[in-house]
Amino acid sequence: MVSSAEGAAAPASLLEAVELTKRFGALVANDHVSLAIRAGETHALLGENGAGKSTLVKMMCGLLQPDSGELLYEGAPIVFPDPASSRARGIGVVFQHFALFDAMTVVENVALGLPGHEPLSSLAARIDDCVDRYGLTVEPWRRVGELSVGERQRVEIVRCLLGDPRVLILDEPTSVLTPDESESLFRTVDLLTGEGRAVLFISHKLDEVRRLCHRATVLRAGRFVAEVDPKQETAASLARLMVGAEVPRTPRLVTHEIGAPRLLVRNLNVAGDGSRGSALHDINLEIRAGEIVGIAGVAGNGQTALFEALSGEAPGDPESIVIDTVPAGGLGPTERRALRAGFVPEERLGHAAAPDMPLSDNVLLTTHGDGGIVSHGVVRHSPLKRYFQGIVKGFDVRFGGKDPKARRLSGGNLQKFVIGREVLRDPVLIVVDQPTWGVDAAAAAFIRTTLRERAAQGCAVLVISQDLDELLEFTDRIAVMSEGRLTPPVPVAETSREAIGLAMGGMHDGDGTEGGSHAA
Ligand SMILES: Nc1ncnc2c1ncn2[C@@H]1O[C@H](COP(=O)(O)OP(=O)(O)OP(=O)(O)O)[C@@H](O)[C@H]1O
Repeated sequence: MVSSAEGAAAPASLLEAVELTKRFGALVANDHVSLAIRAGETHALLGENGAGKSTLVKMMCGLLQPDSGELLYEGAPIVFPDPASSRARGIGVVFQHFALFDAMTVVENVALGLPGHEPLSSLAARIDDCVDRYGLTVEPWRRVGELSVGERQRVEIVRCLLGDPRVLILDEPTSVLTPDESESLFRTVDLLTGEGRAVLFISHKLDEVRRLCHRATVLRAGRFVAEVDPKQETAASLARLMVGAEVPRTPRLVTHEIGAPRLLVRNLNVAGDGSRGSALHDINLEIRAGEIVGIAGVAGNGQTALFEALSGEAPGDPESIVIDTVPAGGLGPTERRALRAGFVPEERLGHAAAPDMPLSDNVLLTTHGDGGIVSHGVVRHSPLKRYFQGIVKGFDVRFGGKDPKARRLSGGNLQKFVIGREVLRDPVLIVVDQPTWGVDAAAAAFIRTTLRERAAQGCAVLVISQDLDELLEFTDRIAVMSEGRLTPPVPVAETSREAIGLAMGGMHDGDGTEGGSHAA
């Protein structure tokens, strides 16, 4: 690994935050926070969900103005009145939530973020060059609406790199990447720092921070806690700094009764319309009460189509999906929810939650059909408030104000909110796509434990995740999705990373044959 910051005298700071403070009403999101990013180094910014990391980054790129404190660029005070001015000085940011237009192609989206009117064909050639150089897979002429979240993130990264940044800020870049994709991103980051650029790297994955980063700044509840050399720390000691206490681990699997099938998928076929990645070919799956089944696979292999078929966003043959003995394949999402099914899509802002609606209205989006909260078309405010408070307290959702818009929540807190909203409906089946994307270690452990508890109470849980460690840690059986086909789920104890990796590439362990789909 290139580590240009090691062994040399400390290089000068490229970009420095000095005592930055930012308040949102009564909430102090950043309280006199300082941080210096040096040329040639990868600097980690760590902290629990809501610790203030994104707020700090937004002030460093002109998206937010600090209430007090200042920024220094190459040692001299600077004010970025807007993101364009920071971009012009070579500061590129890739945020957790992407700013891409679905209806436009990759190259059109990239063109929007660049000054001037470069012809699309020449820009597409530059994208190809950048992709080759940094090992990121991005196809310039694909429509963004067709891309998985991981692919969209790579588009954002390429868009930044084309601006030739001196400082690249990556806000949780690996949360939606597979291990291989993360490795190739790390090589990109090493290349960039080797060229004398600086990278600010926000991540909840402490092992990768220890491997990749030269220094780490830790925030807790909006305050600077420490600056450390992550290579001298353990993941546990970093987590302790972030939380201020020991971080709980997910309990091992508890044994419990496996009951009747809650979800049956029979010969599910979905034609590829070119907008949802792979088509689905003859998917068969059974999940019983008390079971957690994981679906591993590289994004873009049909997971989105499967989620939409299961949730009712793309209804099809009634007999292809059975929820608790009821043929449900032809039903829409609300009717499936009436069968006590719950769904958590991958993209929390825009799909799971409406960004500009207050949280309490976002509660209604999935609970309005449940009775209790809405009766005869009228919202009953006391039950709604109780339900809302139940999510906030039960899932430790932290935010400023009483009932903010969803977009005002930090990424991890919004994830806890959408999970809590579904779990508290007491579902018999819950389908979760990327359950812990962007949540800190403690919250991730809490979410996995909660899903295990649901299973122990008789719920069938289906988890779609690109995080193989997560699936190996807390599911009972794992299936693999590849090119729209699903392998039969196998018990976790009877599989291995290698076997799953082979199946992700469309092969079965040992036999070298194409992966097909089989009845579970
Ligand atoms: N525009 C805003 N209005 C009101 N509150 C806000 C706003 N932006 C952020 N906050 C609040 O400031 C706090 C810090 O949020 P921030 O997004 O900086 O956290 P974070 O460390 O990036 O968290 P995560 O790891 O979950 O992304 C949170 O409590 C959040 O709800």
